[in-house]
Amino acid sequence: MAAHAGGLTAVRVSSLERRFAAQPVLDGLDLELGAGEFVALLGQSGSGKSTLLRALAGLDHDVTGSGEITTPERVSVAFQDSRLLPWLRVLDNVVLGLAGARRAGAEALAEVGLAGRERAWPGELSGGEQQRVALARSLVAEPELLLADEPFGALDALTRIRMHGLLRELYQRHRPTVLLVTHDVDEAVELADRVLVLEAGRIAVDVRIDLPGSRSLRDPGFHEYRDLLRHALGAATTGAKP
Ligand SMILES: Nc1ncnc2c1ncn2[C@@H]1O[C@H](COP(=O)(O)OP(=O)(O)OP(=O)(O)O)[C@@H](O)[C@H]1O
Repeated sequence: MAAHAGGLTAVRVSSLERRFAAQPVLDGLDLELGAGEFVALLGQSGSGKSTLLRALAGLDHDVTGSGEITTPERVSVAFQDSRLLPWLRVLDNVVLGLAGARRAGAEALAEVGLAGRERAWPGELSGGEQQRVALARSLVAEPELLLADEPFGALDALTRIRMHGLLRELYQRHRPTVLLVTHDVDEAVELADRVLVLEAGRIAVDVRIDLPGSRSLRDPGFHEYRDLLRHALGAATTGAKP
């Protein structure tokens, strides 16, 4: 596995194992994420991406392995569905469980472009707006590690593009370590500085994306990474070597 680009390590996982009904889903997985890295995780459906994320979030107590899972203290998780509580107003959703954070909550809402919507009910917001509230909620705790499980998967193409810009902007401002699970190779290449492919229970591919900050599909380098990763994913389906 390629080493991360120097600096401090935010996440360290060694020999992680997770079985469901005796079937290994994570099978001796090793992983290191550098502090402040933006990393995307690709893999076939059912390859164990969400399982890995849940383990890192401390939501799965049945993972085993010879090593440890080390993560920073402040970890936030964002899911595909925004998981807002419909009976709480937007600002109350953002600061849920965080005493004395109303001002920070309002600032986080302003950061995601929702100033003035603090008192709205989640049901009054569009899907993209709900997902922005969820992002504000993830950020208000000032996470050192942001785990995102296909946060844009349910959004239309245009909203998704806008959310990419927003996430990248928020990342540059706050610099958490990010692990973004996605099915979308283009999303991975556009957003991440490093892309991993999960296959057969381990990180099978680990690629550093050496492209400028503002990335475009028109850039030939973009296509090279896209082809490489698509090939790696295709090989994971057929069992062929990339
Ligand atoms: N609680 C569970 N009980 C039984 N099997 C499970 C459970 N959670 C996950 N699995 C199995 O583990 C495998 C990996 O699931 P996981 O959700 O991690 O995959 P994924 O890569 O995130 O998939 P997708 O891209 O489709 O969301 C699947 O075969 C799934 O059926």
